Amino acid sequence: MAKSIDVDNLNVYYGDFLAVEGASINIAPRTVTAFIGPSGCGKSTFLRTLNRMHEVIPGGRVEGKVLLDGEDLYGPGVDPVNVRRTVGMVFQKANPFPTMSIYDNVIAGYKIAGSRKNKREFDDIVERSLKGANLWEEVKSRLQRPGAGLSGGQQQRLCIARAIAVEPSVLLMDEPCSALDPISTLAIEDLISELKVNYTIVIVTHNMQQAARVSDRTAFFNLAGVGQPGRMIEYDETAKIFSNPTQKATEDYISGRFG
Ligand SMILES: Nc1ncnc2c1ncn2[C@@H]1O[C@H](COP(=O)(O)OP(=O)(O)OP(=O)(O)O)[C@@H](O)[C@H]1O
Repeated sequence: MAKSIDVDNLNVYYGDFLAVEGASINIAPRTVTAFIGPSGCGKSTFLRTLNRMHEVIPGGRVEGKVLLDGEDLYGPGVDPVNVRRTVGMVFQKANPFPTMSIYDNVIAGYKIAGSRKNKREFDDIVERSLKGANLWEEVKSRLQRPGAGLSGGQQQRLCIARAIAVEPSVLLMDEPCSALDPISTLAIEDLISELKVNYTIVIVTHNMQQAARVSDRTAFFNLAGVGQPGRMIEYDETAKIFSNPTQKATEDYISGRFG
């Protein structure tokens, strides 16, 4: 199910503004990759190009290719809605549909697509997805209660359940723990380690310990100055990035000298 991601020399724009320049990366299936770097260097922007969410923003466009298992996401005839189904996303702030029940939140992707699955099939998807997100035991007796009534950490796991319900190949996570307490953060980190058995995961994080804990490989992004495009400076095994980076800018950043 998990797929590889290969990006070659991607430029990412907001209108005339070049936000990320010349980014290239090869991500193997069933791995966790962390994007780190100072604010405004384009981590979230680049992440959103991996499922064509970037072009939803007015003026958002890319130059270059993003290959998923060798197939160009930006190729002619590729449906962006299908891309976003294959490459799911979890955001910084948990965003369950507030008026929907826990149950309906999990199957929202199917309902929106007008799926004709029967109740039994939906029940199975809900149970499997909530178990996959380590939330089932906490909510199985109140599936018809509103998703918005859960704690922040539970809401974020509900969003992960919603994302995996449609069986994506890749999960993109944009600072998924930044609004969570340390216990909920650890629960999400454990979950990420479990999910990587089935998915390719890319996570943006400002928390270096988190990057070191959860990721196999880390990409460091940087910015030459205000108004300049962000660049991917270094991409390597996480252990190497945090112990013996090649670039001085990476070392300065991870040792807290700037950023
Ligand atoms: N919707 C937008 N329209 C125009 N410019 C944008 C938009 N979103 C981001 N940018 C610009 O693109 C650049 C990269 O922003 P981005 O949010 O990707 O950085 P980041 O590394 O994720 O930052 P942070 O760590 O603070 O979240 C910044 O200069 C930012 O101002």
